[in-house]
Amino acid sequence: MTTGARQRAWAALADHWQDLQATRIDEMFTADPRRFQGWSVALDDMLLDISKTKLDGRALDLLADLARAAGVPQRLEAMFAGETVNATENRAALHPVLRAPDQAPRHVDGRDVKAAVAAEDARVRAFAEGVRDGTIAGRDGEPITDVINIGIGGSHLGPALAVRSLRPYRDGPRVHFVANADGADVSDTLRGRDPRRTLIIVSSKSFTTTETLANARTAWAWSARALGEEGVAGHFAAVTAATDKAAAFGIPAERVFRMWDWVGGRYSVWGAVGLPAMIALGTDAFDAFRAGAAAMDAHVREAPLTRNMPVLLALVGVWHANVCGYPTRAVLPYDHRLNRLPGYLQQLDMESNGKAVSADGAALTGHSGPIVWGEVGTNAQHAFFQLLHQGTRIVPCEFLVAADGHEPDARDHHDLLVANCFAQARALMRGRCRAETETLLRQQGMDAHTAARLAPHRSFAGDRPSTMLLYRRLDPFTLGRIIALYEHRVVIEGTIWGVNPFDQWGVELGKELATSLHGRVAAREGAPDADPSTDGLLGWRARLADGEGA
Ligand SMILES: O=P(O)(O)OC[C@H]1O[C@](O)(CO)[C@@H](O)[C@@H]1O
Repeated sequence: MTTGARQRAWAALADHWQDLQATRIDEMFTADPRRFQGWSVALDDMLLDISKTKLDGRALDLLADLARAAGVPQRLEAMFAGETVNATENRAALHPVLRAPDQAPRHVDGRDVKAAVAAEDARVRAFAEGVRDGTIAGRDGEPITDVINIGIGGSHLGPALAVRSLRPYRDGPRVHFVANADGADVSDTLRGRDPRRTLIIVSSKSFTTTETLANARTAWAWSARALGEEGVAGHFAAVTAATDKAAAFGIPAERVFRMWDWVGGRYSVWGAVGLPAMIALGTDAFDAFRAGAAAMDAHVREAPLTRNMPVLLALVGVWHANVCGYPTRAVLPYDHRLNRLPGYLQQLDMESNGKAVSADGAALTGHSGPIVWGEVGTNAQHAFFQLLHQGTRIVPCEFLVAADGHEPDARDHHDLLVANCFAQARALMRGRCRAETETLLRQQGMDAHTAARLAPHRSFAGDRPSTMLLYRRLDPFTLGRIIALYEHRVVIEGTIWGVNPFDQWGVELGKELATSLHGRVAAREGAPDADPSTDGLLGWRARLADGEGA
């Protein structure tokens, strides 16, 4: 379809929204008692329910037209085929190859990378297993009890999410994560650890990221104080695409594991970046994690657009962001061990689709990625749900919940958790009108005047959309499916918005300016050549840091 066809699809969606807006979601259930069945899609023991959104058949058809017009199926196939889908960096985006179950050839620029990937994976596995079984030990032969991953962004969030989410499956060393430039992060993590039993993994695709290198140098010095300079290298490993830089840092070649140029940082947990998770969980669990993602890969390629989980989640996202005009979306895992998921998705989603120009450089005429935020339930209920239920802005909510937990003695807890999750989605949709509230308050014994006065405060407009992802249990396979579901959702949305979801040029300017200011900050100098605010702040900072009054 042409640009004209896309514009017509957007216009038809906008018109349709005008017609649909006044219809309440709960009325759509009254009109169609089988709405739940029609508007939910299952993949084995995982169910995505989008029935509590305002999508109807026409809206879905138009959105599917839009996806086709944007070339979503072709774009996904191009990605899976190893084509250069990341044009601004002249790269493929072939993260699915890291979890592909078969030995089928996978090509990047005409080269079959499958064998190289398998060989590197074998190195990573051998290292992880060696650390776990003690054959790879500390300099004095002490087993490794603690692993510290030093990395940031995609070199941190994925393995941290996996290790945290799969806590019941951890049977290896403890794993810690250091990311922040703030020395508090590395100091707090190193304090109390035994350098003789600690392995430090420096994870950085570029091996130039300033935070990671600063933390790595601090950890190196900490290690050297206990082990001597000659003992440190045996306690370090690296994960990087810049193997020469890791070697120059001092990490022995046999402990440097390769990231691929054609896998973006935020899509990279499936390969060597997952090393800390592999050490914590073991290779079987890590294989199950990858198999879950591979199952989602097969589903996204095979299922028809309107029965396809990542496509549906993407279409709901586009509907809410562009057609309904909701600027944010909340991710609400009712699964305590998914408490890092909102942060993980912030990078995956906002670094991918927070763009103002299309893949070919033209200014976008509509909005691209929404603001993604969230927190685990039920904690979130006691923090920001007030706004979700009664605020002036509508925030589409994405709930996630397991049918069952891992705690045999906590069945009641899990029932309570599920009840809260389903109830919140229901309350958002249903609301409680003023008349109903007043009646209720009167029934509770309140006088008529007070009931009328309080009813506006205590009623709920409702008609607020949400989706629900329900899965049997948060095991490695399911976590893999969840992450791949969101990866594909982000790529599909990016394709519909016309942006390149694989680059991240928007982080560069801040990095450059930080580098140029660093010297001034350290020297307690001002920057009269910068803007007056920055110059003024540098002056204040210098005086305060030196203990002077302002
Ligand atoms: O793995 P690296 O090269 O250290 O980069 C870390 C992160 O920094 C970014 O480049 C953004 O600043 C992310 O895309 C990336 O995941």
